[in-house]
Parts: sequence; structure tokens; C-alpha cells
Amino acid sequence: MADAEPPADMNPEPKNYLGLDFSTQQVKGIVINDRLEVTHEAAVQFDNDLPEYRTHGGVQVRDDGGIVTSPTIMWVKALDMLMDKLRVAGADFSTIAAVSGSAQQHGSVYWRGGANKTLGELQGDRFLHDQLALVFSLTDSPVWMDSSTTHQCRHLEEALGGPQKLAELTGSRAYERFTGSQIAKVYQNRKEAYNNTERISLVSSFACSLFLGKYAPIDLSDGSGMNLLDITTKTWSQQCLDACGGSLGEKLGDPVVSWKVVGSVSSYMVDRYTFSPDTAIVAFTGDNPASLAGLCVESGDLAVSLGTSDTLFLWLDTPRPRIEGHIFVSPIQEGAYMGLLCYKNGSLTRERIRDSCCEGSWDIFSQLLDMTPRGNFGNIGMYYHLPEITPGVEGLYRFNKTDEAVGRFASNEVEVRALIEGQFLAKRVHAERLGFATGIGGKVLATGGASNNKAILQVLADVFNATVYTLDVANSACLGSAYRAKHGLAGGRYQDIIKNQLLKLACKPNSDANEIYTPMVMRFQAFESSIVEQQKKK
Ligand SMILES: Nc1ncnc2c1ncn2[C@@H]1O[C@H](COP(=O)(O)OP(=O)(O)O)[C@@H](O)[C@H]1O
Ligand SMILES: O=C(CO)[C@@H](O)[C@H](O)COP(=O)(O)O
Repeated sequence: MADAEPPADMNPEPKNYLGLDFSTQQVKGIVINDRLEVTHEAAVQFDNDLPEYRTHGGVQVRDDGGIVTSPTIMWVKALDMLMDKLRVAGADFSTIAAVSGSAQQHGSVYWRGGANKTLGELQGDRFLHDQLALVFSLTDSPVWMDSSTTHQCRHLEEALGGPQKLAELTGSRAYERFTGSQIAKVYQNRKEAYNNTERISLVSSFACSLFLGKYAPIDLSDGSGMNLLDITTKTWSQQCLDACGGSLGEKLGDPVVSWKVVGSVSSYMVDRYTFSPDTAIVAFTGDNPASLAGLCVESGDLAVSLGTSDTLFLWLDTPRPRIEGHIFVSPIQEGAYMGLLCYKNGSLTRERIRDSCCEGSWDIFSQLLDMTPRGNFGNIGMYYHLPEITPGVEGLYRFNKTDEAVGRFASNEVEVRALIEGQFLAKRVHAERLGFATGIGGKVLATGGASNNKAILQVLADVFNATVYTLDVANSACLGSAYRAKHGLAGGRYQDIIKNQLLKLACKPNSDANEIYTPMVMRFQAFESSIVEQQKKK
């Protein structure tokens, strides 16, 4: 007699989840299994793997007016390359139950009339970038590093009754990189392109559209980074829309909760990569909201992402929007919010000092950092090579132990420590203003490229006088996207579905940390205020 088939639940189909992250410098993918273990990973770096687009750090700096863009089609081409790399690494897409993703925040993609139809008719035997070459009404997408929209920002704030009023409505005062002012600039300066645009996506909803085979909705969490969303009613604010562009509501489509299943995978993905046609697509979100999901941030924790930009985020039950920092709708829980601070002078500034003081080597950088004492003999440095976001200042500032401004420090090791201490002192000052309570035992969770560097993390632990943890997986946004794919498909409370944590202890603070850094925080705060005042007068 033939063996009876095992009951269906004893031999279930394997269920895996795919998470993607379209960040500034690269696109990454992670596959996890149902036990949340990472089974496959791959990445495509824009500068190295797609040199034909001539990006530097994934972007093109247009002129000295602060215009920073990326070629939209480069992201499209990178996706096919990434999927091929994952396949070569052994990923079996036919076992993927759900896909979700994340992307650098605020950047915008402009789809020409008819693009939705093209997305629905993509042929599996041709590359995406060949078929989508003509669907964008702007070929270059403005990205978060763009700072060319000051004029549009002031107009938006005036239209809404001032910066504080706009912050109370949308979670943030007007910021140059936020999508509302970016769209307003296109509306004012590129009328024809604007009128030809059928849909405006964020980078996240654009990437989701490539999986869905039609325009994907913007999710509420990434949508909070646009200065257009009323974060209380969770709908577009008509006043903000009217201040930024004509018929803008229609071009954006309705926003959705970040964990919504927005459809199933496109026939292109089925034909080319063997996905099952019922693979669910969960709304994509911003990389910072996805990191919050990946790090499983709990109330009282502080997450610090040390990527191209440095960002700092925390869970908030009650949002109190201020002129400094941002409030986003939570990507994982109804009714909750997240607070976020963003620094443009993150990894790129660390790389500059590494190149000028450490022969371009992270090892030498770490050795110099370890050689100098905590507190750096009283020297404090503030390095804003690029116009900073938090606070809006620019330039290099160095102070000695008697608070005198100096042109340079005595040695490379003092310079390296001044940079890292200065970056974390700034974060502590601003995090406390956003509601973070230093020293009451919350975890500091570090992620992003520089979280591989133990010497840097030790300074983080000391400045915050807190234990620092890192993820066993390098990219928390990508991992968070895979987690969100599972959560979106399963439904229910995020914390009940995503229980597994890959956190590992990285550094404990030294016993003298509080004594050394609490007075330095106060000195830093005074220097920062005086620089802000000086630059206001210019
Ligand atoms: N050992 C290291 N020490 C300090 N920084 C590092 C180290 N390794 C990589 N990085 C930094 O990490 C950055 C990339 O971070 P990542 O989080 O991957 O970027 P993205 O913002 O594109 O997601 C690089 O620009 C590099 O400066
Ligand atoms: O602008 C912000 C957040 O407000 C940036 O954090 C972008 O989201 C870019 O992210 P990375 O590529 O640096 O991860």
C-alpha cells in the first residue's frame, strides 16, 4: 500500500519573506524564513556596480545651489541586478510569501501619463530599465540631500501660519528636503513636466510599484516626511497640498497604513523571478521607519543610525511636534508615533576626516580614537562640511579647553576624537530635547555602516552613558522590511509576530563617562547656540 500523504499542516509550504532597502548609496535585499532567520543577502552599490550613471555616493550634485538628485532609472536597473544576485546566492523566490521594502526618505519620483499601464504590461523576458526608460516625466529624482527649496519652505510655512503651526499639523516645520517643497519647486519651475506627471511617488512607493506592477500608495509613516500629511487625521492636508502644487491630491493618491497588503506581485516578477502569483506585497516605507521595525525599538530606547546620514529615532506615544526634529506616524502600531532627528554630516564627514587624518583607513581612524582620552583634553569640534539639517548651520568650528575658538587642533588624533565626540554630543543635546531621558537605563541601539566600528560605538556609549547594542545583521532597514512583510501578511500586534531579536551587546560606558560628558554637553549646547545666532545674523 502506498504511504498516506502527511496531513497538510505537517508538511507546510516553506514561508519566506523578502525585504528590500533602496538607500542613498545602494539597494539591498534580505530573505528571512518564518523563524526570522536571515537566509540570503545581497547588495548593489550604485557608484561601483552602475558606473555608467556617474554618481558619487549614489547621487549627483548639480551645482552650488544645493541641487542633489539621482537618476531614477538607475534605481530601476539596480533592482534587476539585485534580484539576479539574490538568485545566484540561492534564494528561491517561489517560496516568498510576502515582500516589503524601504527607501531613503523624502526623495520623489515623477511618473508620466500612461506609466501605470506600462507597469502593468512589463514583459518578463526583458530588463525593467529597457521597458521603463521613458515613463518618468523628470529623469532625475530630487533626493533628501537637496537643499535648494528654501524659498518654497518659507512660502509653505507662511501659508500655514508659521513654522510651529506647520509642525503641529504635519509633524515638522518646513524642511528643504521634505517632499512638499520639492514638489512645489517642480510645479513652479518645470510646469510642463509637472503637468505631464500622472503620479508622484516617494522613493519607497516607487520601489513598491516595481513589485506591484501598478502605482503603489504612499504609506503614512514615510508620508509624514513630506510636510503634506495631517499626522492626526492621517489624510493629506488640503491647505498644504494647495500651497505646493496644482491637483496635487490626485497626483499623490490616498495614503495607507504602513502594514497594509497593497496587492500581489506583478506578472513581471512571476515570469522573470518565479514568484508565486499570490505573493503579497506589503506597503513600502521610509528607511528610518523600517529601521525602527528592524531594531524592534521599545518605549525608552534610542536608536542611532550611522549611515550616509546619521539619524536618531525613538518611539513616542504622545507626539509633541517642535520646530526642531520630526514626528512621523508609527510604521508598526496604530495610534503610535516616532520622533526623528536627521544629520547630513554623518558618514560622509567621517570619511573626510578619515581621508585627511588617517590615510583613508578606518583601522587608523579607530586606533587614533582609542589613543585619545575621553573628553579630548577639553577640546570640542563641530564639523558641518555640508549645510546641516539639525541645526541649520554650516562650517567648521573648533574650541579649546578654555572655550577659545581655534583654527586647528594640535594632532590628527585630537581631530578624530573631536569629530566623533562632537557628533554624539550634538545627538545627546537634541535627543533630550525630543523627549529622550539619558541615564535611566534605556538601550541605545546602533545601526548603519559605522556601527561596525567598535571605537566609534565606545564613544557613543560614553557620551550617552548607556549600553550600546547592535544588530547581528548589518542593515536594520532591510531586515525591518522583511519583518514588516511577515507582520503585514500575518496581521495583529507587531510585537506578537516579531519576537525574535538579533541584538548583541557592543559596548558598555566607562565608569567616568557621566562625570566627563555631562559638563561637555552643556559646553557643546552653548557653542551650538552661539553658532546658530551668528549664522542667523548673516
Ligand atoms: N569600519 C567603518 N567605520 C566607520 N564607518 C564605516 C565603516 N564601514 C563603513 N562605514 C561607513 O558606512 C557608510 C555606509 O553606511 P550604510 O548604512 O551602509 O549606508 P546607507 O546610508 O547607504 O544605507 C559608508 O559611507 C562608510 O563611511
Ligand atoms: O532624510 C533622511 C531622514 O529624514 C535620511 O535619513 C534619508 O532617509 C537617507 O537615508 P540613508 O540613505 O542615509 O540611510
